[in-house]
Amino acid sequence: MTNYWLTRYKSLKYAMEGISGFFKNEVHAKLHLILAIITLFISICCGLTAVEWLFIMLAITLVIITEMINTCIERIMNYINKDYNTDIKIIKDLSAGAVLVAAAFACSVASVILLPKIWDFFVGF
Ligand SMILES: Nc1ncnc2c1ncn2[C@@H]1O[C@H](COP(=O)(O)OP(=O)(O)OP(=O)(O)O)[C@@H](O)[C@H]1O
Repeated sequence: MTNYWLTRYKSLKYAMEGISGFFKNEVHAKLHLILAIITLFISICCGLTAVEWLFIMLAITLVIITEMINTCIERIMNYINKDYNTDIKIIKDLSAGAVLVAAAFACSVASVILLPKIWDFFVGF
């Protein structure tokens, strides 16, 4: 393997370690993963169109990415300063707010795409 491809392989390996560590060690990550799996299962059962799939995948990806960045920011802040600091409060709250915005988007997507199909399924019986 050339030096270039070895470096690329190592970068990919470290990124995968970051992702697996995130889902293993972070409580919120596990919750998001369980909700994502449930959403994907319901989506498969409902039979979505390509555009609907794109929105569902976008919503899941946004929540997971924002939670990963939020976790990074929390860790950096805890590393920098463990004592109470008003700037750290603003930074952590903003970062948590980003996850909330992504989660609200995910709920809207699920309500628009999945709820009518689930409703039709039960009313159809
Ligand atoms: N050093 C600090 N200075 C000021 N406020 C802080 C500080 N650390 C935490 N906070 C406040 O407490 C809240 C919770 O912080 P914390 O770091 O425990 O995150 P969390 O949302 O509980 O995430 P997790 O459960 O993953 O640790 C922050 O959003 C912030 O409002």
